[in-house]
Amino acid sequence: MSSFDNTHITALTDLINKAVQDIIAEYAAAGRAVPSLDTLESGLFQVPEETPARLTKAIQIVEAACAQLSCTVAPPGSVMINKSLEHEEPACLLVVTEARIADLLLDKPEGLPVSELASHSGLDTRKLTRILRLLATKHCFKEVKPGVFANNRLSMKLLSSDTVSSIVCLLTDESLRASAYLNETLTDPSEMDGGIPFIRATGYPFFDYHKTGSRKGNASQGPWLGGNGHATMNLMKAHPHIKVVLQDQPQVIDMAQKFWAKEYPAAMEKERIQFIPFDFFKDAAVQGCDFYYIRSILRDWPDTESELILKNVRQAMKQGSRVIIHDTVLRDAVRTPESSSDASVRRDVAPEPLLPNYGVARVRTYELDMAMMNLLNSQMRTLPEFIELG
Ligand SMILES: C[S@@+](CC[C@H](N)C(=O)[O-])C[C@H]1O[C@@H](n2cnc3c(N)ncnc32)[C@H](O)[C@@H]1O
Repeated sequence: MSSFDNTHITALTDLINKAVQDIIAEYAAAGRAVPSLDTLESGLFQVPEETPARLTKAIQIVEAACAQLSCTVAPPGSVMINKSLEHEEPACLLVVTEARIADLLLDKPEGLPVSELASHSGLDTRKLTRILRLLATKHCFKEVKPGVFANNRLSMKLLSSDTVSSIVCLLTDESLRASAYLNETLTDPSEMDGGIPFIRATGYPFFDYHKTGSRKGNASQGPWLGGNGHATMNLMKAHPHIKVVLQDQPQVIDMAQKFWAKEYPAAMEKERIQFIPFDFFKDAAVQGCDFYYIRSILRDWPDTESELILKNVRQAMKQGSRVIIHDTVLRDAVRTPESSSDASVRRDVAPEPLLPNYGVARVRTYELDMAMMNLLNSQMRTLPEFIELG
C-alpha cells in the first residue's frame, strides 16, 4: 500500500453506499421507507424467514463496514478503552429490563420524567437518569427532553411481552456475571468449579442455579433452553407426509405436548407426532427413523458428551437412516484457500476489505460461543470440528 493509498477506507464507504441503496430498494419493493429509530411499530422484516436475502446481506455489510471503518480511523487507544467499557451497557440493560422501564413508557410517545419512572420502579432517580442517558447515547430509548425518556425502536424489544427481553435478562445477568470470572478460572484453575466461570461466580452449576430460586427477574428459560419442537412444526405444515417423534427431557416433553395441543392439534389428532421422553446420555433414540434431526444440541456439550449423544443416535439408526445436524457454524476471521475454492463457502464470504466472516455483523455467534464456554464449558464449532466429531 503506498503512503497515499486510502482504498482500505474508501472501499468500505463504497460498500456502505451500495448496501444502503439495496436496503432502500428492498423496503421500496415492499412499499415502505426504511423505518427511523423513532418508529415504534415493529414493521417489516422482523424474522429471518421473511427477510429477502439481498436485504440480509446489505444489513450485514453496513454493520461490518461501519465497525471496520470506525476501528480504522479512530485512535487505537480510544477504540480499546471503548471496547473495555462495553460491559457497562449490558449492566444497564439488566436494570431497565428487570425494572420494566419499556413497559412503563408504552403508549407515552412524549416520554416520562425519570422521577416518575423511578417512583414506579423503586430505583434511585439520579442513578436511573444516568443509566437511561447511557442507553439513549447508544440508541436504546430516546431522551426527548433533558431527564425525560421515551421508547424507541430498540427499547420496544425490552417490553416484558417480547421474548427478546427474557434473552436480554439471561445474557446481561447470568452470562455477564460468568464472563467476569473467565480470566480467573483460566489462570487459577480449581477442581471445585471444573474450570467453569459461572460456577466460580455463583457457586452453582448453571442448571442447578435456576433451581435455587436465585433468579428473580423476568428471564424465562423458554427461548434459550426450550425444546418444544416449534422448528419442526413449520416443516410438518409445509409437508403433510412427514411424521415426527419429538424427544427431549420428560419435563420439556410435557410442555411440548401442551404447546402442540394448542398450536397444531391436527398433527396430534392424525397421530403425525409422537412425544417420547428420553435422556440422550443414557437412552438410545427411537429406533429406525429415516432422519434424526439434532438441532441446537451439540453446542451445549463438550466433545466427550457430544460423542455420547451421537452414539446413542447411531444405535437407533437403520440402514439408510440419516443424521441432520442443524447448528451454528463458526468461521475463521481470515481468508483461507477453502473460502475461495468451495462454491458453497464462497457464496457466504463477505466482500473485501471486510473480514471474510462478516466481522461485527456476525459477532453474536462468537460471543455466544464465549457464553457457552463461561456458563457450561461447552462450545460452538467450526465445520472441521463438526466433521471431526462426526
Ligand atoms: C438449546 S435446546 C434445543 C432444543 C431443540 N432441539 C430446538 O432446536 O429448539 C437444548 C435441549 O436439550 C435438552 N436436553 C438437555 N439435556 C438433555 C438430556 N440429558 N436428554 C435429553 N434432552 C436433553 C434440553 O431439555 C433442551 O430442550
